[in-house]
Amino acid sequence: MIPANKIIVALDVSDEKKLHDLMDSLKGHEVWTKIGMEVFYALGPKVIHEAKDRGFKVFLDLKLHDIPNTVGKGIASLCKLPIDMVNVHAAGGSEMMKRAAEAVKASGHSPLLIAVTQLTSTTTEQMNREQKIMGDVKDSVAHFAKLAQDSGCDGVVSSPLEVEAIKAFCGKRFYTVTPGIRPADSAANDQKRITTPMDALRLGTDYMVIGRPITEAANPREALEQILKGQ
Ligand SMILES: O=C(O)c1cc(=O)[nH]c(=O)n1[C@@H]1O[C@H](COP(=O)(O)O)[C@@H](O)[C@H]1O
Repeated sequence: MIPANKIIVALDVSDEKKLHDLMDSLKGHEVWTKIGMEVFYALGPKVIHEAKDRGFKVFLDLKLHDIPNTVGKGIASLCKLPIDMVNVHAAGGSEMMKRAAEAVKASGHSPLLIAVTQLTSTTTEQMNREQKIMGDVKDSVAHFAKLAQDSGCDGVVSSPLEVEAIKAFCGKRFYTVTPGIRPADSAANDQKRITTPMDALRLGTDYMVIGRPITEAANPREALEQILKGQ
């Protein structure tokens, strides 16, 4: 069994009716919802209120990555919305993350500030070749996690495969938020560093982000309930 409050459902749609149908199909379960670029850019901030009105906690996933001043002020604006979690890219650097953390603190309602380490669509080989970061992706994730922690973030996004390394490096109370979750019979799509929901739980993740295996299922509620049962 997987506790529902560990699951964040990524509502990656741009059609308003589809969004409302999805939210309604999840109602009654204590899952979080994730508002990402696709839905936020298409429909705007009102979708956050719509998720909150239905009783869901909201992770606003816009992955800010810019100069420190722009990110600090951007986060300050986002913190006016009733969000429970927000994120930036750790690759933006320590000064940028510090400005984001200061903005969260100054907002008064303090959503969790989470930094993306290496996207779950990135392999070690790709990271070596394209980013010119040598070594294993797990080491880069652990490095960015420590940088994020030292800069005032509450946790990081990684794949479940790096959770143990992050907890060893940053301590158990530093949050891990893990996409790259695929039930055994699901297509990987563009995700590369993946585990099943049960393996993510065993590896000690705090929150698992799941999108298409639920949102593209013929019956999203049933798909969620299968995952909750550990199937
Ligand atoms: O920050 C994220 O949420 C994120 C980071 C990452 O490294 N990988 C990743 O997949 N995500 C998000 O998690 C969700 C995963 O969706 P599915 O691949 O459909 O399960 C998407 O909304 C991604 O934008």
